[in-house]
Amino acid sequence: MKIFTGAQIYEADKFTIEKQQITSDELMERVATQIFNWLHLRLQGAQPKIHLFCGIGNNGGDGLAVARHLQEHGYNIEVYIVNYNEKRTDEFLTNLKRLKDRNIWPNFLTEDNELPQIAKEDIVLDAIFGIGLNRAPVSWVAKLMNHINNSQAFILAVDVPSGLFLDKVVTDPNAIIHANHILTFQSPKLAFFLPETGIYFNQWEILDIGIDAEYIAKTETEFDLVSKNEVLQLYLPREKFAHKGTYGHSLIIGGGYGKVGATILASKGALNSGSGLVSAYLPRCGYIPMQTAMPEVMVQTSKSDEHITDFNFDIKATVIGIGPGLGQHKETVEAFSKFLETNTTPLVVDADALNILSNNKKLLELLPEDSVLTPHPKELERLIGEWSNDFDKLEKAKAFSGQYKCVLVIKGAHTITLYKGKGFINTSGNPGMATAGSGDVLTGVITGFIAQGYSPVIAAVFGVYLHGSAGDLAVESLGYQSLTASNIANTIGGAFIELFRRPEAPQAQEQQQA
Ligand SMILES: NC(=O)C1=CN([C@@H]2O[C@H](COP(=O)(O)OP(=O)(O)OC[C@H]3O[C@@H](n4cnc5c(N)ncnc54)[C@H](OP(=O)(O)O)[C@@H]3O)[C@@H](O)[C@H]2O)[C@@H](O)CC1
Ligand SMILES: Nc1ncnc2c1ncn2[C@@H]1O[C@H](COP(=O)(O)OP(=O)(O)O)[C@@H](O)[C@H]1O
Ligand SMILES: [K+]
Repeated sequence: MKIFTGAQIYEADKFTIEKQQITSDELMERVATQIFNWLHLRLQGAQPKIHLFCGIGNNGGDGLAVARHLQEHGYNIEVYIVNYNEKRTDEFLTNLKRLKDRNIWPNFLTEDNELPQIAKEDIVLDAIFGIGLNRAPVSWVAKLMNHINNSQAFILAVDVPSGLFLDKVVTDPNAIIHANHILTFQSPKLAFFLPETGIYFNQWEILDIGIDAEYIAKTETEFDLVSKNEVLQLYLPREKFAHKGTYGHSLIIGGGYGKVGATILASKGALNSGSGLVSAYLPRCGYIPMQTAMPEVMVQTSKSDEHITDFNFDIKATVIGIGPGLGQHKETVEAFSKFLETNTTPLVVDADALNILSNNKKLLELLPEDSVLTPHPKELERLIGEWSNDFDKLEKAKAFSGQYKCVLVIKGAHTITLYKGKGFINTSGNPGMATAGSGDVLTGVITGFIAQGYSPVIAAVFGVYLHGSAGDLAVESLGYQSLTASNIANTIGGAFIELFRRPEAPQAQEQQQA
């Protein structure tokens, strides 16, 4: 799914209005009807107090239009105009007049008003600012926002939580609505997925307001959201007459004394994601553990007992996943550097292999084109340097992936894969995956996908999704705290099956009940 910028959303709006020959007011009415339906479906006429806080722009206009629908259906509403600006949009004024025509008189809030009482059983509709926010709210508005946040009422944000910028971070955590749920229009917003800006809400949902399909199809975006629908289109089916050679040979390189487990997890990731063959290259101390844990994996060892000292293996790999448990022993660094000088096999680079590259930036130039790098936040910082905020991080990361012609996978709650200036934001996964070794499994999964013939960028995007989806499935029976990297690796098969599971048709359920 495409993630539009603020400018693109306004453009989409305009395009739709012209093409569908509707007015801006009619578009707002679509929005309001959808929000009303959302609420009505859940409330079914129940009478909690609904406080609607409306700004003076079109986000406020949406709020006022929702107020009218709620009133017409007998809901218990209180409407406030947060009067932070003398300017009013036409749509705001139109909807204010419609309310007044129905004898609903909003409370005009200014700096001098007392803060309204909100009980924790109440509902708040947040329509103070939408995507038009372009500077921090003034202090009395921030105070009101803070008051709403502290009310413990359920907060439903219209389009975005008021106070959220689309392209920069919020500096005052009190000057933004902490929403329970966001109903956003047509396209999710980039700020929803970044650690510094995504913390201000629990859930988001898209309302389809009928933005013109032609505009959506023709408009290129910098970021796309990756869910099941997107990865399903990337899936390469297993062929009837295939043999193990058809699906490539993954080689996992890493491991050191006390860290052999990392390579076992990565090998499991590669095997379970479909690699035809998997080999591992380890120091000698890894031989027995690997052979015991993974009978399917072929093993060769480096000369030393405790760490890799040379890259003299006799394995014709389709792709190499390197780094898990590798360590940074001087001999390992030297051997890795020498290996890079002649290597032409595609690489997936993780963990200490990344740290070695960070300490010797010249080595980055030796990476084969389209190598996949999978840093966690600390490894990313070592690679690209410090960033001032999440938006700056994305810019720097994008420049890095362009400079070294690599696929850069920024791991996190929403892992972002960057390639040729475009970002793919993952939607699967959960906090249970913040556990030792889960990144090693991912290295294996991406390696396994490349082995099977997926291009490196698709292997990264698909692999990240599938890895997260395995975590989501496994957490259902294990819970967040007990989820381990081994569980994730063992559930990859389940995640493949889940890809093709269709949601049950509600109609069939009804028939069964009847
Ligand atoms: N296709 C869609 O997506 C549709 C979108 N719709 C809705 O429209 C919303 C966008 O509406 P909007 O452009 O009128 O902006 P909104 O956020 O209401 O802000 C109002 C104005 O406040 C101002 N301002 C900014 N910061 C400020 C500050 N700190 N303190 C004081 N003032 C400040 C700034 O004006 P300025 O003073 O800078 O000239 C700004 O214009 C969108 O989120 C969605 O809800 C739907 O109805 C239709 C379909
Ligand atoms: N809160 C979270 N939500 C979703 N996924 C997460 C979360 N925390 C971590 N992950 C995922 O778990 C993996 C952790 O990788 P990493 O930090 O390299 O672990 P390790 O080094 O122990 O293998 C990444 O794929 C990351 O995206
Ligand atoms: K809002």
